[in-house]
Amino acid sequence: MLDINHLSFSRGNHKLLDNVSARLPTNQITALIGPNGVGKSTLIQLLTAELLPDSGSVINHAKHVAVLSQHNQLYEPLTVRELLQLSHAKMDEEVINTLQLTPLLDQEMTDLSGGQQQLAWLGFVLQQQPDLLILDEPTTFLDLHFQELFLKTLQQLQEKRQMTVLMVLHDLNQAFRYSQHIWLLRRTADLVSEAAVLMQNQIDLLSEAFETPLQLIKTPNQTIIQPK
Ligand SMILES: Nc1ncnc2c1ncn2[C@@H]1O[C@H](COP(=O)(O)OP(=O)(O)OP(=O)(O)O)[C@@H](O)[C@H]1O
Repeated sequence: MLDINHLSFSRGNHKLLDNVSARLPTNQITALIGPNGVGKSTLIQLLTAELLPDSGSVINHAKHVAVLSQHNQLYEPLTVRELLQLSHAKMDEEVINTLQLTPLLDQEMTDLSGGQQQLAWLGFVLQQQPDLLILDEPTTFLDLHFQELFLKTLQQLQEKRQMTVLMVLHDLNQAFRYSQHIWLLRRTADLVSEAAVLMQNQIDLLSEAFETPLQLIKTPNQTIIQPK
């Protein structure tokens, strides 16, 4: 679906990516994680051809790529229905029902809470029926309720529709819970690609990458990552 081959990119004399190669797992959710300023958004811009690499290439076999960022701007007042119809005239009932948008369809976007607006924007990109969906910190401004709702509904629709999803997340527990695969971008300008299975060797890797001692806490139902 998407291959990165020997990609290098610098901003000024700051090397963000140094000869990075990786294959994005098809029909799975991959979480892109890494410390602030390491180059996650830059990598997304390289994947979507908003930026050109210094060397190397991105081979994108997707038929339809949709991108959602943390801040999405409207250039004219629109209701939720109008926003959804902008992306595709035929309303996708499954998307609308899963995202619980039905009661909001005739409301102005500007009258909605931040969490409701972000769900409407998720509807906007899903209406385009992408086979590759890229999300850059989509839950950053949402409270816990909307973060969980957003990620759960995204996961449900990804499973049903077999989309390939790459999303930048800052919350490591959410990254491991809602993805099958992890891409860790490090300050050494390389990318570590791993299955999202929490194990001690991953915690050591993450502690080093985030320059924060982390530990695994096992509860009867789940394993979580916490600072030591
Ligand atoms: N348009 C730009 N022009 C010059 N430098 C930039 C630009 N955008 C980002 N940078 C720099 O590139 C580096 C990587 O930024 P980027 O936004 O890709 O990191 P990030 O991992 O997404 O960060 P965060 O987690 O804080 O969102 C940073 O040092 C940033 O200051």
